[in-house]
Amino acid sequence: MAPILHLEGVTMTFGGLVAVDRFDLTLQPGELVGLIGPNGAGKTTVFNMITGHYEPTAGRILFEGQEITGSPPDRVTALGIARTFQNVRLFGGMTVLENVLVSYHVRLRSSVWGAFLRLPGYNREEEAMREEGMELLRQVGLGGLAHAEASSLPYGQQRRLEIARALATRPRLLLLDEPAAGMNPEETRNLMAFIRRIREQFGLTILLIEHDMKLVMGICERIRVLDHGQSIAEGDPAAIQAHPKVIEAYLGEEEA
Ligand SMILES: Nc1ncnc2c1ncn2[C@@H]1O[C@H](COP(=O)(O)OP(=O)(O)OP(=O)(O)O)[C@@H](O)[C@H]1O
Repeated sequence: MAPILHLEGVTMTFGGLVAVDRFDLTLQPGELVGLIGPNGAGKTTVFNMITGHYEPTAGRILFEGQEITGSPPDRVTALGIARTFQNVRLFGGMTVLENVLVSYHVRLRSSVWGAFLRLPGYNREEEAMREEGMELLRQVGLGGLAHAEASSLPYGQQRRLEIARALATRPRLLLLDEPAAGMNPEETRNLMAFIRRIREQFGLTILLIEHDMKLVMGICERIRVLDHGQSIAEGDPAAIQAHPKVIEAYLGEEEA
């Protein structure tokens, strides 16, 4: 099968610091892969390069065979890659549905003038988007909360809404940056089931960064480990847990 994502020798330097060093990674369609490593290892930088937030210093990134190295974030989103961020980034004062609709507006064809003049075409598209947004919310279990203010949602639901917003752009590849951060054990368990479910439901390939080892080991089929910008190990959960370099990297972090 042709890979959905292919990173080749991807490097990012900030001044004298090599944050990510000649990183290679290939994802097959439908895979659920974890990217782990101690603080500052370079994980989020890898995401930022894939999504076009950072332009790699060297190397190539291909999505579905097409080179996207250095493409701006909106183009990367339009091609089919969506992400969530480490910290919750919702419009707290807006409703749950409105938060999702913001993502749809990226796709809306009618011009800003159409919206301003309230042309019939704009209203039809707006209505279709609202219906699609409601359907998406139902699919992710937030249908009953569509008109609640986003900031009033419990934390676990807010994170779920962020994922829903990413899904609204109809991605084929979803990048999740620490989706379980700040969650209690029950929320984390729900999240694990949720991630598995949306992968099936939406036909996604998922790459996730996570410090919660229970989550990573529980749902990822394959795990890649970064340390100081270097790729130090890859394997299934059992192999990674027993890998001497991985144990050393995490012990080093505890001592620091
Ligand atoms: N925009 C930037 N400018 C300068 N240095 C940066 C920038 N972004 C990241 N870095 C540095 O690159 C290194 C890797 O950071 P990155 O955030 O990718 O690590 P991480 O593995 O995601 O860490 P964490 O688990 O703590 O989120 C760090 O030393 C960080 O300080």
